[in-house]
Amino acid sequence: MRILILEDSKASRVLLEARLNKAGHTTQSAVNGRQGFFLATSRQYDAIISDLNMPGWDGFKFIEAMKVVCPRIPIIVITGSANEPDTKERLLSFEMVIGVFGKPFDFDKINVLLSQLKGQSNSSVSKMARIVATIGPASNSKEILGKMIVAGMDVARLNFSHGTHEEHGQTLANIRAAETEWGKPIAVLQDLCGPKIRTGQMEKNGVQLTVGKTVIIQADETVGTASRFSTIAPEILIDLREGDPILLDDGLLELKVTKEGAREVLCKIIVGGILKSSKGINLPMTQLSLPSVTEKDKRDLAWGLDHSIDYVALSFVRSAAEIRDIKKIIAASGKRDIRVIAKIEKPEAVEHITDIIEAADAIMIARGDMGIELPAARVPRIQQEIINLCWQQNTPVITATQMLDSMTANTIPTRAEVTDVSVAIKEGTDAVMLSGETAAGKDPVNVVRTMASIITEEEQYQFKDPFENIKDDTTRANPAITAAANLPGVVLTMLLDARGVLYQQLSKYSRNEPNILVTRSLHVARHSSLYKNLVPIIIRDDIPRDEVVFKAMGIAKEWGYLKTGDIFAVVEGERLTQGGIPQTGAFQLITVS
Ligand SMILES: Nc1ncnc2c1ncn2[C@@H]1O[C@H](COP(=O)(O)OP(=O)(O)OP(=O)(O)O)[C@@H](O)[C@H]1O
Ligand SMILES: CC(=O)C(=O)O
Repeated sequence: MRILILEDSKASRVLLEARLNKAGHTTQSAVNGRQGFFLATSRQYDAIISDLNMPGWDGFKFIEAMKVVCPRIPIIVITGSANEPDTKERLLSFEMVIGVFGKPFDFDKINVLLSQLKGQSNSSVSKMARIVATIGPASNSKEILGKMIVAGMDVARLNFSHGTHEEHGQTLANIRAAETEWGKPIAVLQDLCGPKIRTGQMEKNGVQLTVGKTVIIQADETVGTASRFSTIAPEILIDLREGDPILLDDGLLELKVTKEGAREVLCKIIVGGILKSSKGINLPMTQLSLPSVTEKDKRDLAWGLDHSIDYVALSFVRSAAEIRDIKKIIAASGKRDIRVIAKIEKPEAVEHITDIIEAADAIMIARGDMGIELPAARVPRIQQEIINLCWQQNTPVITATQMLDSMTANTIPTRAEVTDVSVAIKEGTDAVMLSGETAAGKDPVNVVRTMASIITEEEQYQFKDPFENIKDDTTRANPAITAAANLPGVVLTMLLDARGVLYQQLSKYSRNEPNILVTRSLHVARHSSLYKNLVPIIIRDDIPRDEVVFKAMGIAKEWGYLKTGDIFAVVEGERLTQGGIPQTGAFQLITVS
């Protein structure tokens, strides 16, 4: 059997390894819970033997984390506290714990227990591509957020189309608490609703719109019925022209304007169904005069600037100028370095995509509204083209919407959804996004775990660089980074990025393996959570450069990214060396000892 041992005492570890190997098992060892978790989730084991009292993550924290990602892996605990009834009872309350033994251990008893186990094929869950999860009522508690982080969430999205500032403030505090508890930097993405037009309040749980009948959309706020309803953006009414189509609830229902009017518009129901409160209204044929950053967006952004937000996403972007405008507002506030994500969902955005990617810090392919604003059949091709362009311009890209939609209600995804996620990974997306599945679904942790397992599976086969055949201009890159990326025999690059200016390039050129970003800044570490192949290590100590490298190497080794004998490249950008030489870039090769 393949057995993972977690034990901080060297003497016990060596003894256990020797006995297990002699009995025909293969073993691997970790010295604490966190290292054990990295190993357990990146390789396949049939069973785990763990100590309880270890530095950093102890046995309980390790078991709790494993319960989230591999709830069926058998764990045997060996502890000096085996005779304390509370401890034993607590351990055995975990279904995965199949035995608790005291120290010194009786190996024969352990071996009997092992011989009763069937060989497992627990799927590993270490992944590179990032998971953005929308947080809502189903997922905003600290406990669920912690489990989602353990299961593989990297970025938490707060959708400002819903909820109050107070609610988002509470959710943010919970995200930050869970982030600290599990020791993984999490980027928080504030999604501004932009000129998203929605229905107003509807009576009961929605109203039935029947094909062929007429319905009025009115400017004055009202509780909607089957014959008239209002919208949160009454200013659209003057833009509507006779014959314009109106799509409701992500295109599920359709109306057609039959009589124009500034205060009310008469429509014929073309496709009927139930219409609920706050559902999206899309007007693909109407020239709208709404501004792309609304007054609500400005108030929401002001809130973001006062809170620990890392990315702000702008909806319904039409041109690069809108991105530059919002960047100006952020810079003028002098408050924090929030990065701007352009959501691509309008035909105008697709048309100006190169300029928008140039202006934005990241891109979201917002397939929900895109599939209404444009023919849905064009979405897959647009998705692939945007992913390619983003790679060319060093910009991380999120593929969003309906990826595991059926899991909002079900415990397993459809095969088509599994394929959708793996295609996006194959195409080279940095991140995949969950919306209602995690905001309002029945089991957000299970959804994140499922998405992580699909990513891991696909990444095992990704030997081929999806961008291999795209022409690229390397003259704008730091030569130290491109050189390190092309060195044979080097397992990864470690970037010392004091000013946080080179990691985008590192992400671009070393696409197929995780690379280490060494930074002093938690903020940079959180930003890097959107790049699929960067692993941030925060080192704040004022120690000489070589000691920084040594310390980072130790951590990378503990986390399973490096092992003894591996060669890795350390890369630096521009700086003045201690000898006063203005250095453009440098790299150094180190063999892990
Ligand atoms: N902060 C929140 N408070 C309450 N409900 C929320 C919150 N965030 C999301 N939800 C619920 O989860 C559902 C799905 O979330 P999602 O972010 O996909 O919103 P959406 O309105 O469907 O889409 P869009 O991205 O176009 O705004 C929402 O329709 C809403 O019911
Ligand atoms: C994410 C989003 O807003 C969309 O897909 O429309």
